[in-house]
Amino acid sequence: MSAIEVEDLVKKYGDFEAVKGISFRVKRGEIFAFLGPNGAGKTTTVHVLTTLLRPTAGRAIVAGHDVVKEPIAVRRKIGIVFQDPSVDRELTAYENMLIHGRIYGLSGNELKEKIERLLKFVELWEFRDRPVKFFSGGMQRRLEIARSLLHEPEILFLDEPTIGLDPQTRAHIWDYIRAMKEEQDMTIFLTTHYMDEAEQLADRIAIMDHGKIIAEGTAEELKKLVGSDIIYLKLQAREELKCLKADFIRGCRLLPDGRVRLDVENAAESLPRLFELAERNGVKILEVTYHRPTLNDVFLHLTGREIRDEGGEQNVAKMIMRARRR
Ligand SMILES: Nc1ncnc2c1ncn2[C@@H]1O[C@H](COP(=O)(O)OP(=O)(O)OP(=O)(O)O)[C@@H](O)[C@H]1O
Repeated sequence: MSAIEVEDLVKKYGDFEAVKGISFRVKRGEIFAFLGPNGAGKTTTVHVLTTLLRPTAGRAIVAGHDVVKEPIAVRRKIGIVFQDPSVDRELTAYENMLIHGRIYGLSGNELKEKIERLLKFVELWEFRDRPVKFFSGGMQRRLEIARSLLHEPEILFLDEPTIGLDPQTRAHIWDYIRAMKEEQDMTIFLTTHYMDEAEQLADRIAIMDHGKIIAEGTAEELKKLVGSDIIYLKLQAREELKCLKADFIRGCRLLPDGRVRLDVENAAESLPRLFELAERNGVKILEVTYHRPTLNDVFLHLTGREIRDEGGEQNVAKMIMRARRR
């Protein structure tokens, strides 16, 4: 059985359809990412899957339970880390954990041991008695992750887990996410508009745009949609020999700067063949660079737009609002 099964899910806000009939499945034990620009409908989907919003139409089964018919059963089996901080800033890290554990019916030594293990896991144990208002953004996010794990959820939902964090802290959070999957065999559903995050973490990625899933697969499968890798060569050869011809070369263009651009299915596999071909043709390769398609190229290929073009200002506005709330 899948950890999450979604069929024709629709969510409207008034007349506006934020999620337009999406279907997908998340396997047990995998990290599944929703990648898309701001406003694509990622958070709305997470809120439906975590029972915070009722779907307008369609069906969602999370950890074996229907989100509309059995919301309490769903909530028992999931953990959530929201985009906006939800820890109590006046309390210490330990107190936040204690209260959350009690809400889930934990107590005594069992609760104490879990708090210690989880605060150590996110490297906050030594800061346990410090009020959260003195924590950095990254420390707060780590505390939220530790807190979401207290009741040992089967599925963890992370909505933009590293938004607004510096690169080093982001890498740290990625390590925790990988460790949760590997050590605790947890299913993780995350949303992100960072392509590197989806690529680094996710076993499978659904690209979302304007309320629809426009492509789904592993990062490699998605990149294949673009069709080719690109190799740039600087050659020493007569002009007419520069466009090398072979069955693995899908296209060749001479660039204004004198370089040659080749389109190939797989650059890493093509390079040795290219060197042989050049030698046979008396062409000397002076320089090689190659570019594998990125997930941004995939988004561009599918939509004609770049993910990073969109919502930059919205992101800044969101971060300012968040900073004010702190
Ligand atoms: N409560 C609401 N009422 C009306 N429209 C909403 C509401 N919440 C979200 N929307 C709209 O629904 C669309 C999808 O929003 P959603 O927050 O799900 O997108 P997202 O992909 O998660 O982006 P972000 O990362 O910025 O949250 C957007 O156009 C947004 O403006």
